[in-house]
Amino acid sequence: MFFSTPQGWFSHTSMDPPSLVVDSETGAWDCVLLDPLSEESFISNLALRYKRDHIYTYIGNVLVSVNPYRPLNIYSAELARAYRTRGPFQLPPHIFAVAGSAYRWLRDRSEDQCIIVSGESGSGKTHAAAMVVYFIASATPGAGPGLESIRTKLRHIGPLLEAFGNAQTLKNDNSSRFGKYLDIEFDYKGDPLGAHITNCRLVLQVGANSDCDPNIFGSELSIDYLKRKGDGSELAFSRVTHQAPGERNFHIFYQLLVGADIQLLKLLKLQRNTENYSFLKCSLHNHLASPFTPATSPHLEDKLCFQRTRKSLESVGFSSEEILDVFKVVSSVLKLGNVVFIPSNNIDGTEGCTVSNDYELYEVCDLLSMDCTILQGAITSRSLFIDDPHEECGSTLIVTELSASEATQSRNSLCRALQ
Ligand SMILES: Nc1ncnc2c1ncn2[C@@H]1O[C@H](COP(=O)(O)OP(=O)(O)OP(=O)(O)O)[C@@H](O)[C@H]1O
Repeated sequence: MFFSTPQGWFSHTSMDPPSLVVDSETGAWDCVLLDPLSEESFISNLALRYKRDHIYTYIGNVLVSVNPYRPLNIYSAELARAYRTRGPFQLPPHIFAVAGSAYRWLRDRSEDQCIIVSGESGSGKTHAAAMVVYFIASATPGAGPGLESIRTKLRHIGPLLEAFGNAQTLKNDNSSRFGKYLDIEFDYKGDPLGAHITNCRLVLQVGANSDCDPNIFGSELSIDYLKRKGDGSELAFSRVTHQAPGERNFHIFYQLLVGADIQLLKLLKLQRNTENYSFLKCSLHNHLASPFTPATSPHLEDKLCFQRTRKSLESVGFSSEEILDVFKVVSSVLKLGNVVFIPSNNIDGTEGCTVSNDYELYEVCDLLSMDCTILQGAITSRSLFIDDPHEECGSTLIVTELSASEATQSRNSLCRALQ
């Protein structure tokens, strides 16, 4: 995985690095110093360092990171503060050095900074981005209740986006299924004012910059990015209704079923058993590579994550009513997935369908506070306005009944749009 900032690094200063961190270093910190610099020497330097748990190595002003797939004791607020004040080559290569370098350019020269994280699925991009946010939340100097509240929100956006946008795939048990663009704004003193996350569907804004246009990055860009995220697994959009064998739907569905208390489940008209929902083919959370999650049973893990998601929703500013509304939408998607269509014949000989378990539909309408005939009509028929040449103004509405398989597709599209 590679990181880079546009400007390169700060020069050395006379301050000595903390001996504790540097003494155990091995290999070349910066691969450009290798002689000869070849693919072979580059890889063996990474391997040499990796064996000693030095997962970060520079190559010029790019940071290379190798995923250790286990927790390393190399991230702390104290270390983040050390990297904030030192130049990148004074301390061993680290993601905090990239964040620190970008931060100093931003604060000292008032120039916008961008950190690009790239790598294949499971290489640690989400983790790296989380560490950059952790750096900003831990190492920026200002104090005060307003700033603390923004820092708290920053710490919670990761878990929240993971719950709604990540899923277990064959490569990564916490794979991000949406491209994200995280924009953090700072004041002239270098303290965070707020953050702005844009992805395909979810625009989440925290902090004081609520007058920013939430769509500045445009959904088309993200959609295009998503379409190109070809790693063999299902596209994010279709995952809600179909998952590849061995993969899961988005975490929030399992978290809600397993983690909600009886009262909430009742309110959401849900049953705890994940097997009851046709959109949740694979319910087990197999531990492929999750160093930060303790070895718990899959159910316990989803349960713990649900508490974390709920807390994150509260922390970023959702009211209890809004949180309930979010869960109602999640529940509606699950329940819509269970709606079954039976083929029927229309009077004109065309194929139509009826809903066999309309109680599910009634409950969905109850959750979404909508009229059931409207929902039923929307998923079992197609309405088209066509211009009527004989009418002076306006057009004629043509309603066509959908077949059972068309209605299923229509239901799935609705679920994808809701999620
Ligand atoms: N530096 C690290 N230290 C410890 N574990 C890590 C580190 N980087 C990544 N991991 C772990 O490896 C797994 C995969 O990482 P992550 O989800 O960040 O990959 P990704 O590149 O974002 O994948 P995707 O593109 O599928 O979303 C996660 O369980 C994560 O916790």
